[in-house]
Amino acid sequence: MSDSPNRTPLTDSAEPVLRVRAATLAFGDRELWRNLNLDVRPGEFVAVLGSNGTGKTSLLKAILGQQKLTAGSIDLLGEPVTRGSRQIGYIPQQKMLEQGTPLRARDLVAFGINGHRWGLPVSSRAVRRRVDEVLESVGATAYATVPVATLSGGEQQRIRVGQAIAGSPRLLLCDEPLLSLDLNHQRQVSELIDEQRRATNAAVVFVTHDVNPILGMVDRVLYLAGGRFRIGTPDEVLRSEVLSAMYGTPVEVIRSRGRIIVMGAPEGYGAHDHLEHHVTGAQP
Ligand SMILES: Nc1ncnc2c1ncn2[C@@H]1O[C@H](COP(=O)(O)OP(=O)(O)OP(=O)(O)O)[C@@H](O)[C@H]1O
Repeated sequence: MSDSPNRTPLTDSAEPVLRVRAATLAFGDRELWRNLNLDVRPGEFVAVLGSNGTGKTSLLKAILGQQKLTAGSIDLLGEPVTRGSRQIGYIPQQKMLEQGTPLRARDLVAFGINGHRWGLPVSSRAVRRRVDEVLESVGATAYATVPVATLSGGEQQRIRVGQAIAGSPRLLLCDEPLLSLDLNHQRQVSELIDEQRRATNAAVVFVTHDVNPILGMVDRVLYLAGGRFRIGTPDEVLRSEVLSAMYGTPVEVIRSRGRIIVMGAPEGYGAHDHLEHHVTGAQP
């Protein structure tokens, strides 16, 4: 999966951008994951997969310093993570902005450079130039000064990517950035993230329910299921025997025309009974 001609060469010697060590997260007596170890190196693209409620977003929050671990540690560039690190670009789960919000694309991208100092003018020429550059790179120049709330979901998502990459972070955390986008926009938004990774050698941690739109970009997969996890290349992890062992029930992984389809994964495994079913591939 990492043999595309455009891939940044990864060397084992590169110091990890992100180092997760013996990390456990529990809420009350419910343990989401235990003893998780993960190093993510510069330029590496890691997909985080798993059913609803397995702790994918919580992992991103822990990396952002917003969620305290029950045990273990998370280091960013060799230092314990702290809230508000400028080294991290974060694309949160997509929410449409409320109509009436006056913020424009330019403002959101500028926040990505200046930090969220609401109300401060985008003053310096250097900031303005960088905002223009980022808007151009995410293809949002045409609607740079339109209130973001009036834009479509796909257009808003481009701007969120712009905001996340504007400060040239060393680590990009993406929480289901393709959710509710059509296939064309899924491709465009995932390519924007991948282009940034290649241009700056940023590491990417990308939470998704469907690995297919990013399969060609992914170096490794972290798969969470019912308190267990597996880490490896997509070929190592996305296999019938591996997922069956994790779920404790027969799960079939089918590869069809370059896509991965997971059949039989229990619904909302590790979470609540009522949660909707998601698979790591398209429904057949
Ligand atoms: N602060 C908290 N206190 C108690 N429980 C929490 C807290 N944060 C998250 N949880 C619970 O932990 C579980 C995992 O949540 P999380 O959002 O990390 O899952 P997820 O894998 O991202 O799910 P989804 O795929 O549905 O987005 C959920 O059941 C959630 O209710």
